[in-house]
Amino acid sequence: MAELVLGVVGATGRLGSALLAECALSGVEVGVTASRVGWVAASQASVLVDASAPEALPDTVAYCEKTGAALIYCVSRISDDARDRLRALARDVPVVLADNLSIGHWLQMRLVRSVAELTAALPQRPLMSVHERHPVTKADRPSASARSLAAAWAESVPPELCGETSAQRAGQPVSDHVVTFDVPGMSLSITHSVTDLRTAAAGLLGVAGHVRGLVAGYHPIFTVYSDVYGGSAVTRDG
Ligand SMILES: NC(=O)C1=CN([C@@H]2O[C@H](COP(=O)(O)OP(=O)(O)OC[C@H]3O[C@@H](n4cnc5c(N)ncnc54)[C@H](O)[C@@H]3O)[C@@H](O)[C@H]2O)C=CC1
Ligand SMILES: O=C(O)C1=N[C@H](C(=O)O)C[C@H](O)C1
Repeated sequence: MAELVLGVVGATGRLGSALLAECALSGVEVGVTASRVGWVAASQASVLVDASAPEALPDTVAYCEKTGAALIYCVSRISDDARDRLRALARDVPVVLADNLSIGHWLQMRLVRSVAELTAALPQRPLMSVHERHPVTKADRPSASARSLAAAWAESVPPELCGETSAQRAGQPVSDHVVTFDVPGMSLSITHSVTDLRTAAAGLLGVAGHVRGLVAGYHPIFTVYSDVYGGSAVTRDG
């Protein structure tokens, strides 16, 4: 297979620039960059990462359709229309939906599913709530990660055990996600904090080669990390 060549839409943003820095460190070629001011293509990308904004989606989809590049879609606000477009694109190329690229999020998702499994036979199962915090600059709420955590719990418990999801806009970069399991007299919390988006960029580069070799289809980043790093993958299509 030819060398991995990455394309980054949103290259001047927080996540995009962390990705470019990580590519430079690890010697990954970046063939395409795009931002609000336009697209620059030096060579053809085999994997396009969209870390921009919902408005960029038509250009992103057009690029992948034209070149056959796999897509890693990181934008956290996905409308129903955008989801339909991504699903249509997934008929032709691999589309990875990356709600949160940090490996810590993958671990937290797995822990939520483990708690669901471990508490299945308890006389009283816990109620799980989710709290997310991002700086005031984050446009949407609740975060994509918070929605995934709540959905992972909702897969295997009745609705009355699915508590609230709360969102706070304050504090330092980058994010905190706390899941709390409550039964009367006891609570258990699992916190995932990200302080530097380099961790997200490194997570993506760790699996970009694998993504390039995936079959066309819709692949949640959770499944991609499970494929690469092991353990049983519970598939959910985000
Ligand atoms: N999956 C993950 O782990 C992460 C996801 N995100 C998500 O990624 C997205 C970007 O986040 P940030 O880097 O914080 O944003 P940012 O505001 O720092 O950067 C946005 C980038 O997108 C570009 N852009 C905006 N509209 C565009 C268009 N129509 N065409 C091409 N480029 C366009 C801007 O020029 C800029 O380069 C957000 O949806 C955020 O929630 C952010 C961090 C981690
Ligand atoms: O906008 C961000 O910053 C982030 N967004 C993602 C989300 O919505 O979950 C991932 C991470 O929380 C950073």
